[in-house]
Amino acid sequence: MPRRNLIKRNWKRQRRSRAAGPSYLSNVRLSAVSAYIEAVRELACELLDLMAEGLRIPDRSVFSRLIRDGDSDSLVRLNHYPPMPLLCKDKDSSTCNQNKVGFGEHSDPQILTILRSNDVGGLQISLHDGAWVPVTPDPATFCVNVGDLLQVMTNGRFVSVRHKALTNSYKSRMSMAYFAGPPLNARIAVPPEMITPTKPALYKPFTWAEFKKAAFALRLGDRRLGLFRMEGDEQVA
Ligand SMILES: O=C(O)CCC(=O)C(=O)O
Ligand SMILES: [Fe+2]
Repeated sequence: MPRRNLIKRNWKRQRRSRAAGPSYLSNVRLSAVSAYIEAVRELACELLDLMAEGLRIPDRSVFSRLIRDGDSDSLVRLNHYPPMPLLCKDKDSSTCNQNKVGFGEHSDPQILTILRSNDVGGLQISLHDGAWVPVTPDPATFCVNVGDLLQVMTNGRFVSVRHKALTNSYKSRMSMAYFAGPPLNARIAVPPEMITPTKPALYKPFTWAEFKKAAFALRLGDRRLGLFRMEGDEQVA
């Protein structure tokens, strides 16, 4: 479109929004948020279908069905981490020059998280040996976290990732997370195809409401899955 027409069109749009007042603008913002949520939900469902296929589960929508359900308990969280300067009174202190924790160590309790951030780093994930690895920030990329429920439903084949977010000493960090969750009354259990004599079910079935209640009674960093391990299975998560 020629630049002149584009300017005219934008000017017309601005004039219309001014005339329509703040409710026009808030409706535009609201529909942008709804469109974003719909898009990331679709992405989460596609990823879950591919995971089910990769695990050779005949019903490939076994996981995504829980998110497509009209009663799905999914949510979006916006995080803002204001800059936190590195204040160092004692230059020899071991905590000197360390970025402050903005969001403490935890795993996401739902099925899958679709996370994005601005171009300021801070997200770190924990490897099996406990080492923390920074995730390179890229506003054009999604970071996908396996949640606790997916660990249960894949009988431990996919492991919910422990992560935390550090603040930056001079830049503001923003992140936006879509947590794909099932309906509150959904029964969370491993599909029968994934249970074999050598790999029996690791977790007792439970509802998402029961899991949420248990999670809220614990602290952010506590490992909640240990509460649902099969009897006699002494491992913590
Ligand atoms: O800000 C981030 O990158 C992580 C946020 C997060 O882990 C969460 O909201 O659960
Ligand atoms: Fe998280």
